[in-house]
Amino acid sequence: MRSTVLVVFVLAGLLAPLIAPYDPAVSDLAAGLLPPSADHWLGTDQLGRDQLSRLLYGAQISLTVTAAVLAVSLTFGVLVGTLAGYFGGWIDRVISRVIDMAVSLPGMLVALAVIGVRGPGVFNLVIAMSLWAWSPYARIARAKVAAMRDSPHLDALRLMGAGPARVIGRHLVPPALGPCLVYASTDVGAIVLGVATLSFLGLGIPPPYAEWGQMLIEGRPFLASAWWLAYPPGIAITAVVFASNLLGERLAGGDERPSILRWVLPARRNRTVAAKDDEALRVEGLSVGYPQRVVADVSYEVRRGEVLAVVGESGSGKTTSVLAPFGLVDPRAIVTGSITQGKRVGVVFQDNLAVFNPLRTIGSHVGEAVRNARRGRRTEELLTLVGLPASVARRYPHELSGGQRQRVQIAIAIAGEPELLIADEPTSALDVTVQAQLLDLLARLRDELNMAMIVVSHDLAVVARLADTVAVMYAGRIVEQGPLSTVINSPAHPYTRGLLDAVPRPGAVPGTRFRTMPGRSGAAPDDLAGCAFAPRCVIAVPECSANRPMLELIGAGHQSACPRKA
Ligand SMILES: Nc1ncnc2c1ncn2[C@@H]1O[C@H](COP(=O)(O)OP(=O)(O)OP(=O)(O)O)[C@@H](O)[C@H]1O
Repeated sequence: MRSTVLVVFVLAGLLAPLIAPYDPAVSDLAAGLLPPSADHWLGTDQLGRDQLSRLLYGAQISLTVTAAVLAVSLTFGVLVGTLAGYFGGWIDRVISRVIDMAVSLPGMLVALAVIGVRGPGVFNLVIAMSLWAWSPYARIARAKVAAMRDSPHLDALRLMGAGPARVIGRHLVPPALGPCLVYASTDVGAIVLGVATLSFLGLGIPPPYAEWGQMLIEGRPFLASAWWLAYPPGIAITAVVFASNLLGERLAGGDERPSILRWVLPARRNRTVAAKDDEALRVEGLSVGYPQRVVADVSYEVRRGEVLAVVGESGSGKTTSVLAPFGLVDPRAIVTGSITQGKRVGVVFQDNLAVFNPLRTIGSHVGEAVRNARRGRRTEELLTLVGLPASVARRYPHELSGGQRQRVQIAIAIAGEPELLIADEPTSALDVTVQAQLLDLLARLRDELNMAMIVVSHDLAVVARLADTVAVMYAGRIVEQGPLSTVINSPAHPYTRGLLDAVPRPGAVPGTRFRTMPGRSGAAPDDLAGCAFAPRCVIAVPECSANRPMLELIGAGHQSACPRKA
């Protein structure tokens, strides 16, 4: 709907000369102030000019000015913001102060001052509006680039000899452009309204051009006698402003990516098909690269009513493996593989205040999820389902404990009655008792809602409470996979055994020492020709470093990638 209004606006603007029934500037005093009829669908004005034609040409003017303002402010803003974010230090401090000042100045005042000095006219209008509009783009681009500046990925590029121009142009501007384009979709409305307001004040596009703001002011004296003069441009402005705001909100919520991003950002080359029966997700041969691979040839599946635990050390690729099938990874990622999935998926992240908007109550967060889901559940019902009192709805995120916030995240995630719930380290930041309560809650919801669930954790003992099957990851690959009890009781891969020995196990003799694994984690899947775990493995033989062992079936549903059998 929101896109439709904007598409109509753009088409009207582009095609005005072809579809307008009359010349918008030609007067016919004998046909003045005619009401809408078959000849003049929107009537005529006091000079006998066809209102529909004027409205269509008005769209053309608004579109041209808006496109020009967006082009100037986006280019300038992204450039300035990227430079500040990339260079940091005093350059960043100076530019940031200028951006802060520009953001805090009332835009209309800036535009009025510029037009006051330079006089009205299309060119001056574009300059005035661009001076008003550039600063948010600079701020967004600066924040995005500053966050990426010190990433290991960029360090690696610099080490490989990439100069600042290449790093900025190829690796920083495209990701900064994404959120800026989302913001631009909201800005369309603001600019159309700004141009109309300035024209309304007699400072925008001068007559006889049929600009919407100009049409409004011309129609105002006739509001009582000839409503068709002021209403159509008024409705057109309102519709474009609303549609642009709604589209911006939707894009910011991640429902859709602006189509231009599909050219700017690398394509995802995965194949997604709908799941059958109780299969919630099946992933085959998933690889993710930036472009060097961080996840290689990963396959797993999970059915409704079943919990799959993905475990492994930090950096082993767990999160990437479970979120990449849904596009929830860095947009630069190149994702390949075959994915069979259900329609509805909910995600719960590690407890982090950043997941919530600090200025909105818990009730408004859950309420938004309820509205988006359109499945008839109510906020209080969801809060009760996750074991929270309804009064929590009036509280703000910082007023809740970590465990309570995780329950709220779960309530939001299940609002859409997902077929699959992904929980990424849902209890890592919490103490042991709260951890256990949350895992019990997840287990209960899995049964009550018959969901499939994937729980990501670095701690095998934690997920043992809830999982049916386990996939153990090391250096971007699954090294062992199978039913929970088999993997825990008779681990086949030395890495799984190492993970189990590093934590207390029920039934262990008091005084048993935990064993740590020698060496460091953090290898990537293609670093070594052989087994990535070999350098740390106590039972490795030279053969292990020469050839990479494949996952092989060693029991009922039990696979291991170690021929040595730990
Ligand atoms: N945007 C990115 N650019 C480059 N490399 C990335 C990017 N995102 C993730 N990686 C790399 O991918 C690898 C796997 O990361 P991932 O977050 O999936 O691991 P993980 O096992 O979930 O770790 P953790 O438990 O710390 O979250 C890591 O080595 C990480 O550095």
